[in-house]
Amino acid sequence: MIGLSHATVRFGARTVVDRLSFSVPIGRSLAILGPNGRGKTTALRAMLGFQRLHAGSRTAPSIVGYVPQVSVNNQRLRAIDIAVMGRAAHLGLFRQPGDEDYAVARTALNRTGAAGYAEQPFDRLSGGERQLVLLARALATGSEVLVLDEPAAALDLHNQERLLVLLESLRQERHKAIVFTTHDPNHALAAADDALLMMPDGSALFGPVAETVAPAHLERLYGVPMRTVELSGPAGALHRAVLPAFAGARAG
Ligand SMILES: Nc1ncnc2c1ncn2[C@@H]1O[C@H](COP(=O)(O)OP(=O)(O)OP(=O)(O)O)[C@@H](O)[C@H]1O
Repeated sequence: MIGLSHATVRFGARTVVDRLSFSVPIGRSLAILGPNGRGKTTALRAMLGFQRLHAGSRTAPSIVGYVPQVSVNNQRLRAIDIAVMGRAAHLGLFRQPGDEDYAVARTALNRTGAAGYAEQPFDRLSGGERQLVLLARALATGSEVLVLDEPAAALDLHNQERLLVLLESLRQERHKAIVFTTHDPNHALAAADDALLMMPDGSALFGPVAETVAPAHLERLYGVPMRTVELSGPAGALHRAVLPAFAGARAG
């Protein structure tokens, strides 16, 4: 289980997270949505203990698979070396990763679609490729909790689909608690049980995606008119999607 209880974070006079409560048990996935600068990353960092709480409390296990939004790496490490770092918590202080750790890391790179550049220097990879390697590092921890900060941000449409299929398969296995932030409400519909909408007025709405990821709430969230559409998915079945009313306006 991971979450916050009545958590408050302030930067100077500004309250960015205001008495926020939510919890994600093992077996459930939560998508966090909100406008730029609203406090999504701050809430994740607070949950993980990287950001001091002014009030309230947090719950998190000692090992979490975490993919931060921005990662800078100046060392000439290969992608596989980055992925195997996920094993660090399982190693003693001076123990080097062994064959088994590399096998776990390679399986994780396979799962995220990054196996093809396992041997390449991480700092020469594109932003999207790095994202998939960092996701593999998070999986390689074997933690029952994954926290992903905008995992789709740098990904092309093919890799967004790959990510969503991966998140959805992890969700259906029900072995992990998963928290991810996103700017695309359809990613919440595709891969989350619940959504937390961090509203611009400082309030928050938490609940099942079927109730929260709906045009009326999203209009309040983003200040943009939203519409529900029905689309046939890859297997032909109809899926609900939400789009801003400006989508395709010129083409229409
Ligand atoms: N260490 C800090 N000191 C001062 N202000 C900070 C600090 N960290 C974040 N902030 C501010 O807190 C606000 C929330 O930032 P945060 O990164 O949590 O937003 P976000 O919802 O994740 O945004 P985005 O969608 O743009 O990634 C921003 O205005 C940011 O400038």
